[in-house]
Amino acid sequence: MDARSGPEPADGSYDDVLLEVDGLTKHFTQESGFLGGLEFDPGSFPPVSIERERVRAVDDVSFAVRRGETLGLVGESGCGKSTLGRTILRLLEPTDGRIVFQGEDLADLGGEALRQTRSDIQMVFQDPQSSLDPRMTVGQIVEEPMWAHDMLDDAGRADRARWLLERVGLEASHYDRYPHEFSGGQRQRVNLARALSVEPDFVVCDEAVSALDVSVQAQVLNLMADLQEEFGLTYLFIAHDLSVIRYVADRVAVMYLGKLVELAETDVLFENPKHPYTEALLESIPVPDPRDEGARGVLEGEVPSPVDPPSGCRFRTRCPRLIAPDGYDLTDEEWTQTRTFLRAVTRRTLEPTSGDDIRREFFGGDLPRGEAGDVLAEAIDLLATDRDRGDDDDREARWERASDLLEGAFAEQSICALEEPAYWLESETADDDRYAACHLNRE
Ligand SMILES: Nc1ncnc2c1ncn2[C@@H]1O[C@H](COP(=O)(O)OP(=O)(O)OP(=O)(O)O)[C@@H](O)[C@H]1O
Repeated sequence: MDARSGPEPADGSYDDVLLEVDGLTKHFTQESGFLGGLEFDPGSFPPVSIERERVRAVDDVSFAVRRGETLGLVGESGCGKSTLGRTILRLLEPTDGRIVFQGEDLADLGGEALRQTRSDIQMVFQDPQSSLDPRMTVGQIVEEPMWAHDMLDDAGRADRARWLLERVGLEASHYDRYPHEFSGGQRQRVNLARALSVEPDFVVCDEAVSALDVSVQAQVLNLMADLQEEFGLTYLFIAHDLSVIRYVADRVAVMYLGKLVELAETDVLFENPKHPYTEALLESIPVPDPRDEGARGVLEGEVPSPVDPPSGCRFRTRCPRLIAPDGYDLTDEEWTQTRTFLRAVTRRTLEPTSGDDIRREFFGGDLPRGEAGDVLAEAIDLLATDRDRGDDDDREARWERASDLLEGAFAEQSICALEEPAYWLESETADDDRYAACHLNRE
């Protein structure tokens, strides 16, 4: 095992790498909220300026995609998956980092070379309804990228479009029809034909089957696998649905709040996740029983704002396995209790009750001894309903104080808050390395 600044191939190179992203970063600047974003600035006229905030959608992400593989990219909504995909396609300009495709840094390419590379990388989007222009015939839609890349003559483009329609399971005669005449699954087939028209090597599929019924999803996924073989394609397959990812991906990259948190072969990742976020995602896979309540919901709370992400490990504020800070003499059981209490206070899931009840509920009656116990006693004192505090008893302020006290004494002192994790691990299978950005993997 070995810790480095970010995920790179263990031996520094993969012979079969098609695409490599290295330290890729995409930040958006946007005006902060209404009024809250106005700042008094005596040096300007009018003396008010608009504060701009930085959305850290993708932050220092590195990985390689191997020729011919399907790399799945998962994570909850808002974790930066689409932004990453769009930045790789250069639909968005990277803030920092490199994108190396077939050995060439895209930033160094200009003119014809960039145009050529643009046709080598194509994207298939989620919603076949809105990504197909209703005024264009299917033939025009499939031919459009060929036009843009000056490929073939009129007759050649028409022939190729008809041929591609058959390859994706439609008919050549559909060439003159309009998108509204097709079902969702058929429209996604048109989208695939369109992406393939310019002979790409690499296709970024962004939630390509999410809008389709499950039975249709399977058909389109099988078609994509057939096309991959036939055309020698490499896929980056973005999806929030882990069952889809398990079905299609050779390896899986997991993103959380702009960071890559785990990367491993699909079976290895599903059977033995090395990041608590991956674990939580796997445990939240909805059980396919219609009477079931759906997701089991082990992921507490929401993804924090990418404007001001947590320090260290970005998942630490939701992590059920936050590591005990150094400096306290706590047993494993005491730390588990302390962490559960910390969560209940910061999440406000604790029911207001007496100090004794809180002690009983979270600590079996006895607080840990020493400094940790003192902090816990002070926090419980702030929260307990049986304490007489006189007239200026402000419940809200006391919650805040208790929460800040616990965060400052425990969460902020954990290695999870103090250091950004990045670990390469030996895979149990084959010769493949795996990456996990969690300090539980330190030696
Ligand atoms: N143009 C933009 N300006 C400002 N913020 C943006 C912009 N585009 C995306 N974001 C923000 O960047 C973060 C990542 O968004 P992104 O769409 O990449 O996530 P995602 O994982 O693909 O989620 P989803 O599955 O919902 O699309 C989000 O917080 C989003 O609000």
